[in-house]
Amino acid sequence: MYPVTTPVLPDRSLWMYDTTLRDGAQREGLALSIDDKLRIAHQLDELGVPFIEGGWPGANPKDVQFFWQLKEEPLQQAQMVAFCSTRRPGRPAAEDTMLQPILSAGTEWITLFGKSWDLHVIEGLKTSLDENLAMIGDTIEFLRQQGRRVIYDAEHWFDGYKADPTYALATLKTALGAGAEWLVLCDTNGGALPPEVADIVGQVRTQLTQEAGSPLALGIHTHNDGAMAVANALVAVTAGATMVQGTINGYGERCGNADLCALIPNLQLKLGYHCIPPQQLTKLTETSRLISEVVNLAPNDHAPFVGRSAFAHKGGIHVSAVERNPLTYEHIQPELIGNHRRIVISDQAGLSNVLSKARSFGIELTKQNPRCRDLLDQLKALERKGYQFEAAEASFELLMRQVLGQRQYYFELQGFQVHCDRMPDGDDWRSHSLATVKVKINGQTILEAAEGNGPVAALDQALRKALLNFYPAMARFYLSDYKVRILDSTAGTAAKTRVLLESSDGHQRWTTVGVSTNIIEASYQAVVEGLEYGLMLQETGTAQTASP
Ligand SMILES: CC(=O)SCCNC(=O)CCNC(=O)[C@H](O)C(C)(C)COP(=O)(O)OP(=O)(O)OC[C@H]1O[C@@H](n2cnc3c(N)ncnc32)[C@H](O)[C@@H]1OP(=O)(O)O
Ligand SMILES: CC(=O)C(=O)O
Repeated sequence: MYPVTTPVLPDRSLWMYDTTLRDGAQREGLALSIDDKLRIAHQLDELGVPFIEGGWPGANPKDVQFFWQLKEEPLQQAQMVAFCSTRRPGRPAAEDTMLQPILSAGTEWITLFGKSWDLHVIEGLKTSLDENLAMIGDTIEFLRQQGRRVIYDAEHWFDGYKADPTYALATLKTALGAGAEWLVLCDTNGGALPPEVADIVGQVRTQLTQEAGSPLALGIHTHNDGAMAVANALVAVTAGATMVQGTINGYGERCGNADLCALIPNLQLKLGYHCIPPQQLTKLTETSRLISEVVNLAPNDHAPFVGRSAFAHKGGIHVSAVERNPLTYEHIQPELIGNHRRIVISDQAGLSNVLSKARSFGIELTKQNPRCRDLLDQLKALERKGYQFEAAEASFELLMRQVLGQRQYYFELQGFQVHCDRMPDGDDWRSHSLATVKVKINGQTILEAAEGNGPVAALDQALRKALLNFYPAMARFYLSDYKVRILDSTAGTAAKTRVLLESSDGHQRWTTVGVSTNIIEASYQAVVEGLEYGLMLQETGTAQTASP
């Protein structure tokens, strides 16, 4: 059904170059330990990225040690690359203390960045334009003499070329003449636009190829300050670049780098380039999520291709069409990159969403069944009151079973009381809660009480105590997350509260919702449905709504 498959055309091979461990680590809020770096390097290696930039040995002790430790656990296929700058002005490369640790890192490939923009040479480096050319040439020659292969990153290439094309080209010619094997054009400030990137890459290719008399190995490295990093990298490729530098999830200095999780599928699935082995492409989503976990940043649910919502359909019109042919609202088949389709339930839903969800709960329904329309009407009425079922699918499954007459009630609550105290405790205050519940189970009435450091914890404990003898499996249930949202904050203390509660049995998680002007009542609804759903899970094995 999807027109795009995975064409593998060897003559359209690109060299993907990941700099998550170097430029990615320059993102504010991201800090990597050596173990984190090793884990990420091995994941990228498994993904099939041929070049991985590991860091700048010498800039900090961690990067020195990372390269040492990597020797103990080498990569399977990728080349690990060390990164550094050209020598400092006015001293020979062999005497530059920054270059020794680069050699000690022991990589075959070294990426060297140098200045292309006269403004940077004069104001940043505070040296002459000629000395900058000498710094580029000498450093590359020195590294070549040490038997290393060099990728030359032309920092601020596009700004430099626009300011003084002759000088900018002279820096590239110097790098090429000194033995650099790749010339990577960098949009360091991230402000370039696709038409100019395409134009300039094309000009460089034509001019330097004529000069060199042989095809050029050009690369592209883009930043996202103008939200153009991926687009700029794509047009550079169509203009002749064959190395593409970027990072997983677009991590990087300021607004980030070109996101490989978007670039790779665009290049491979849409434009027919070969970036990584096609079978590895299915690891892309897993790689994105694993790396966001390692770096301890919440994954971007709305990230193109790999985000949780990238193939989530909420509008009823969309779901109806996608169920007939996914091509109607999906630009690629999600499984190609290891993601999957999701159907979201909310007041934007139509019967198609309900039928799809029912199927995922193991319930076969048709649009002709009048209870479907009842269910949809109830869903919309409850959402109007503030319930949010897209984030509480366990509650939706219970509602569906209730409307269909299939809901099992494991207990009947006959009432609860919660008592909260705030008492002096030395120089401080101590809060304390006590809950009592009365429930009817199998004809027996049970009264139980429990204490907690808050009213919801006390209520939850009291309910569990009452139910445990009848349902021992409950001992494994616990609350794994509790979120409260005030729905109409302008109503002050009379505002409605929505509680979303995540429960777990240690293997699976499920989410329930409660809404009330009383936060304890809202929490109670979510707690009861959480327990009830957990009991249903124990009986039926698994339910689709619960996620591992
Ligand atoms: C575009 C990029 O992302 S490039 C990578 C940027 N990444 C980083 O900066 C992270 C790692 N950096 C560091 O740990 C430190 O900045 C170091 C170790 C490199 C240098 O630290 P310091 O010696 O204390 O210098 P400081 O950071 O203050 O200034 C940078 C120096 O590098 C010089 N420099 C900048 N670019 C280049 C270059 N391409 N070639 C040579 N020298 C350069 C600057 O002129 C400045 O020199 P100065 O100290 O003589 O004034
Ligand atoms: C080299 C690099 O990171 C840049 O120019 O952005």
